[in-house]
Amino acid sequence: MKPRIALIAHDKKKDDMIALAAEYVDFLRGCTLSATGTTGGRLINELGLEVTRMHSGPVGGDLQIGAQLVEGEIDCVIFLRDPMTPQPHEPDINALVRACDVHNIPCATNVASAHLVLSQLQSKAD
Ligand SMILES: O=C(CO)COP(=O)(O)O
Repeated sequence: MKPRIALIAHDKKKDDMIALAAEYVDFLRGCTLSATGTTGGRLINELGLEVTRMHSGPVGGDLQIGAQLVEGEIDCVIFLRDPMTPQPHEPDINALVRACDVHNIPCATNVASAHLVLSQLQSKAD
């Protein structure tokens, strides 16, 4: 089965997400991708990836990804959080990260850990 990956980035981390996804774009084309609204829009427009877009994070997108995950529909979450900027939907962010821990789903919250997760998944797909 194709890896099912959720991609999410806070505003100041979106350029990092695009750069990260560009490095793995061939691998990601072979994955089933979902993303929060604005992140997903950029992945589609700038990299031509096929992405199921949820609502934007602050209006429930993180919760939608969390619900997919709870239903067993997500294998891995790449969530580039901005630790320096308060977010109005902090409870939703915590709920998603908690759901990853509850369901033992890998959750990379910075670029370095995202590289480890994506390179590992990519090597399994080769
Ligand atoms: O806020 C987010 C994650 O908490 C991301 O949402 P967007 O991708 O819609 O900006």
